[in-house]
Amino acid sequence: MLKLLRPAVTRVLTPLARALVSRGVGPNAVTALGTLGTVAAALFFYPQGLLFTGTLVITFFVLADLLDGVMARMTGPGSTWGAFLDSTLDRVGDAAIFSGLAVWLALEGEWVPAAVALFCLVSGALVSYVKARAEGLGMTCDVGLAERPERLVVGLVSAGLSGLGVPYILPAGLWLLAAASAVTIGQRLLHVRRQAVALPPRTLH
Ligand SMILES: CCCCCCCC/C=C\CCCCCCCC(=O)OC[C@H](COP(=O)(O)OP(=O)(O)OC[C@H]1O[C@@H](n2ccc(N)nc2=O)[C@H](O)[C@@H]1O)OC(=O)CCCCCCC/C=C\CCCCCCCC
Ligand SMILES: O=P([O-])([O-])O[C@@H]1[C@@H](O)[C@H](O)[C@@H](O)[C@H](O)[C@@H]1O
Ligand SMILES: [Mg+2]
Ligand SMILES: [Mg+2]
Repeated sequence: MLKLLRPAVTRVLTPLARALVSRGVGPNAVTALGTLGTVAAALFFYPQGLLFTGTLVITFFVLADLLDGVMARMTGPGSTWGAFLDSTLDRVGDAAIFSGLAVWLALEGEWVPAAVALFCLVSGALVSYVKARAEGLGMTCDVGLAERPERLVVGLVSAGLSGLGVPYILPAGLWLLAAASAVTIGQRLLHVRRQAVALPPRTLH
């Protein structure tokens, strides 16, 4: 759903992307720096309970994931290594965000929300894995309620609001995300199954 915003976000980020490219900065550097910043911020601020500051800093760095694609499209057709690096490092950033939240919740003795945060981490990774495996087998899997932008928006907004003192918002956001991720896994499995049953049998090696 949020991917509908991609053209608008691309327009906003284009001047920044052009400035970076003209200074010799490549998309892979932005991908790596965005992940480094996300991981450092999530593991530094969240476990201390600095949820609002952490969310602002993470949001800044996570937007690099949009910027790297704009830069790649600007500089050519995009590279296979860049596409691989982008998807792989996204998993690292997501893991840091949800484990940072889980550590904070566990330190507060909020064991159930901490477990839900870990479920969000694992189910989010599984959502992406199903798509990557389907694409590796020559199918498509561009469907689902909670794709990465939705997962990040729900996770970051609920963490940010919790940091501002809104009660119950973080557990509520995590439960919502856990349910939406589970539904998305189901939607993707069905989508892949429909394509897979129509394909000829695979030769096994
Ligand atoms: C000056 C900065 C201004 C910034 C303005 C922007 C404001 C936008 C704010 C929020 C937007 C939220 C909506 C986001 C819509 C996203 C649409 C979308 O589909 O995004 C997908 C992205 C990136 O996905 P991906 O990495 O797959 O795509 P790319 O475009 O990068 O392209 C990949 C291809 O490019 C090639 N390539 C890439 C890299 C590379 N090195 N080499 C390459 O060759 C290759 O071919 C690739 O295949 O989405 C994301 O996942 C990022 C989502 C960002 C979500 C932001 C969440 C923030 C939300 C809330 C925070 C609230 C904080 C405050 C809380 C307090 C509460 C009051
Ligand atoms: O599968 P999903 O996690 O919702 O979303 C995916 C991203 O997380 C991944 O990093 C990107 O490279 C894929 O193209 C896809 O958009
Ligand atoms: Mg990207
Ligand atoms: Mg990405």
